[in-house]
Amino acid sequence: MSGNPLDLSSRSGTIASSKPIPSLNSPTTSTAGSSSSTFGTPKSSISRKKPLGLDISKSILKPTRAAPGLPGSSNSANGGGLTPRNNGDSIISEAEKLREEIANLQLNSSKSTNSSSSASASASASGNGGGLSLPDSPITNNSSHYSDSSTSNSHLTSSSSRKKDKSSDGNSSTTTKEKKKSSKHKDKDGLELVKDEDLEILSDLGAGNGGTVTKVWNKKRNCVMARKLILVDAKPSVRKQILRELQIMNDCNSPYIVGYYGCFPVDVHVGIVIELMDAGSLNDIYRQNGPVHIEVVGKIAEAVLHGLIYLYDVHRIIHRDIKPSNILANTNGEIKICDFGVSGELINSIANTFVGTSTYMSPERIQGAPYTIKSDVWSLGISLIELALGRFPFTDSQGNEEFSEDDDDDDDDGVQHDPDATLPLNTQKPNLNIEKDKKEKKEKRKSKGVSLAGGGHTMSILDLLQHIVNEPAPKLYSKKRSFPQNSVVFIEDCLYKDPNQRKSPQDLLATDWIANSKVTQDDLKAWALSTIGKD
Ligand SMILES: Nc1ncnc2c1ncn2[C@@H]1O[C@H](COP(=O)(O)OP(=O)(O)OP(=O)(O)O)[C@@H](O)[C@H]1O
Repeated sequence: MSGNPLDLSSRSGTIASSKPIPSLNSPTTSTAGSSSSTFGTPKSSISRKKPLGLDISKSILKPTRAAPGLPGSSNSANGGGLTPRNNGDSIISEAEKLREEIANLQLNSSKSTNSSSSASASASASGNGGGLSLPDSPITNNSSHYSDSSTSNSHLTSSSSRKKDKSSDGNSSTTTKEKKKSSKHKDKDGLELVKDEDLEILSDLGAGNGGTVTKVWNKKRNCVMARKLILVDAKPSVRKQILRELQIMNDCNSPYIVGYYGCFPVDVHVGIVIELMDAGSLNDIYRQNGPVHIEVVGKIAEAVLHGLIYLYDVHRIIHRDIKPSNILANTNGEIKICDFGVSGELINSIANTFVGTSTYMSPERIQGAPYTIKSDVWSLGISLIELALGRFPFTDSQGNEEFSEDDDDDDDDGVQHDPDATLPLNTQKPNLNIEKDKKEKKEKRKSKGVSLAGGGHTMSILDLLQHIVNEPAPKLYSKKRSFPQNSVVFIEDCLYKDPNQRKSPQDLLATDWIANSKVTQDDLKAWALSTIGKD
């Protein structure tokens, strides 16, 4: 993501005149500690509302549409060779280059692929995939890539076929070379790399602002995986960045990062094959099951912090898009992050800045200050509150009751009861007037502006950004629930508005809440299973 995301002058904005960040020295919120040893999620306690984000998503290109200037844009998932047109030659050649380079990148991958549940277990923090050519290196210097790419990727361009012909003239030295190549194109377990044609589509997993995710069956390996299709813009600068980011994904190997198994061009999209996280994203989990148990939230924090530290220490990258939909869980009890860096360029960068992402942005990022890993810490803090409360934490700046958490509590058990205290709760009849009141309240909210979050809060994007910059940071607080003091302090440490005061990931890992957690892997497994109804 580049530039000051709040340079709104050409769009709508007055934010550039935001006040400077006030320094925040708020005292620790005092709440009574309480935790239980079971983490099964209560069923159906909050409303199923549309994912977070702002309705400007409507203006964003979806992957079913052709990218401007990209040729051969049939909407079929797998087909579509390149069909050059007479106009826009330079863009066409960029698109062609992108296809070839992605195919090249895929063929050079050496990442091991396991089944979704075991992939992460075998991962070690050391394993950078070797043998990758730099994305910017000239393809013609390595013609060997073309021979296999053209046979293994039916959708490759005609130019790659031409190059293939050049490199496989059928003499004996070529045969020896081919043998060498074919072993190079296997992963370290001797398994062939994942190709598009190995995959059979099973079901949809979800869609984000820049792409769709599908559950796929890998016919060769007999295991399930996830395939993400992202529409790409083939401008030269973006193309380079995309390839750089794909390469970083390829190089990542950490139990806290969703495994990456390959990429290939698919029509006008980039197809990325990743580890299937069978419990889904934390966004889906809390929206379907209600607030996440605070001690599980602590383990989520720990996993994300490890992931951030890995990305920074090993790859020198900052995630930039930490939010519940980018944190995934599996029924092995593992929590992993995805969409690092890639979100910056693979998806339309301006649109992405203002959809979803913006709501997790740190005050300094909103103001255009340099982005550091501490900005990810802020986004983590906001995400953790959201998981623990079961709703996005920002409310009306005045703490107006209409926006307060208790509004959401209406939905907590899904049924409104007659307030006749003489009757036991389970015999009380639903009060239809309350239902009517609720409906009216929602209508009233709708008329106030853009809905930002699951709680039905309404704030325009500019209001929200102003709020983040100018108002005190949210806290882990609920009128209905109490949270352990060490979790409240942890969140405060993530949400100092001054990044210098905010704790680093390493310091946060050493805090009491994380370091002394009693939650085991088995607890996390049980929790993850309960979220998909398998407890
Ligand atoms: N590896 C995966 N395993 C299982 N489900 C996944 C996986 N990756 C993504 N999903 C599902 O697909 C949905 C869409 O993911 P995607 O990364 O495209 O967008 P997002 O993160 O939800 O939103 P945004 O575009 O704002 O980042 C996720 O919310 C999640 O439910």
